[in-house]
Amino acid sequence: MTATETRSPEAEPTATPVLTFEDVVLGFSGVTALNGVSFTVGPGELFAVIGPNGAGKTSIFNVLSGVYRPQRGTVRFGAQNLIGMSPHAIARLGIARTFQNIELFSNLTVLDNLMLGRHHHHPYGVLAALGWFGKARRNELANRRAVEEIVDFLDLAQWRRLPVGLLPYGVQKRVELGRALASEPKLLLLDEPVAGMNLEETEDMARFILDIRDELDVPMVMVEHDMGLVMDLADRIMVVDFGRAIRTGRPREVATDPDVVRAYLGEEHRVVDRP
Ligand SMILES: Nc1ncnc2c1ncn2[C@@H]1O[C@H](COP(=O)(O)OP(=O)(O)OP(=O)(O)O)[C@@H](O)[C@H]1O
Repeated sequence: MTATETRSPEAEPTATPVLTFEDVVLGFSGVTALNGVSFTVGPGELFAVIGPNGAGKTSIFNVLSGVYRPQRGTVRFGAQNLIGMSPHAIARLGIARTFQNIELFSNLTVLDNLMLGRHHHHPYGVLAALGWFGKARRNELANRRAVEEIVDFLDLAQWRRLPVGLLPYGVQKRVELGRALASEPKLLLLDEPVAGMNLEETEDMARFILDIRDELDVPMVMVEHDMGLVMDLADRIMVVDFGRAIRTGRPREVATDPDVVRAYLGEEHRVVDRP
């Protein structure tokens, strides 16, 4: 089987994809990080990427967000080809990302960190603001309202005026998710959203991820090592191994696939009957 095939094409979404990642090859002087990887993400879909360490998951995110430029392949977001675009330009198209390691300003409050996530919605610079005070002020108020909605949505009210650095780890991860949401993304990339979390924090995060999909209807690509979470949340899963997509399908199809069990999950994870 080649990397571009899946064995259950019926599992592909039928609606026009939001994102099409096609035959992407990415190498670094002798190391092939991605070797012809293809997948699509449909509207409102939660698409998970799993695989062992070094399989190529972060490389997929770095290609999607413009950090790496692949040697071959296409990446289309709607009608736009993302290859060759800067990370900033891609963010402006509406692709937002959370990081494995929290990337927030720890001395700033929750509200201020969320406001920074709105910076694409500040069309007025300092000089323009002097001349266009009315418009700039209305814009500022609209941004504050949007941020307060995110505070409510993610249950952050009790921490809103505290510096992020003082908050428990799980809450900081939630603020980071909020910062990404503040940009009103059309596609959200979640890089290990529950890494390092305890069970309660993981359950909270799982609920918020589902709310984002079901209430905000934002499609997501999620890289995550927590297999239980992936099996519970994802609409479809792609398994990567040594830079190749070895299987793409619905959670149960993937979990019971002999190649996946052999290559990645191991006998002890064979399935996955959760109440
Ligand atoms: N900037 C780089 N320079 C050289 N090699 C790289 C670079 N980025 C990734 N690689 C290599 O590409 C391969 C895929 O790495 P990648 O980080 O995408 O894997 P991963 O699946 O995200 O792993 P992990 O689960 O450990 O985060 C690895 O062999 C890695 O060493």
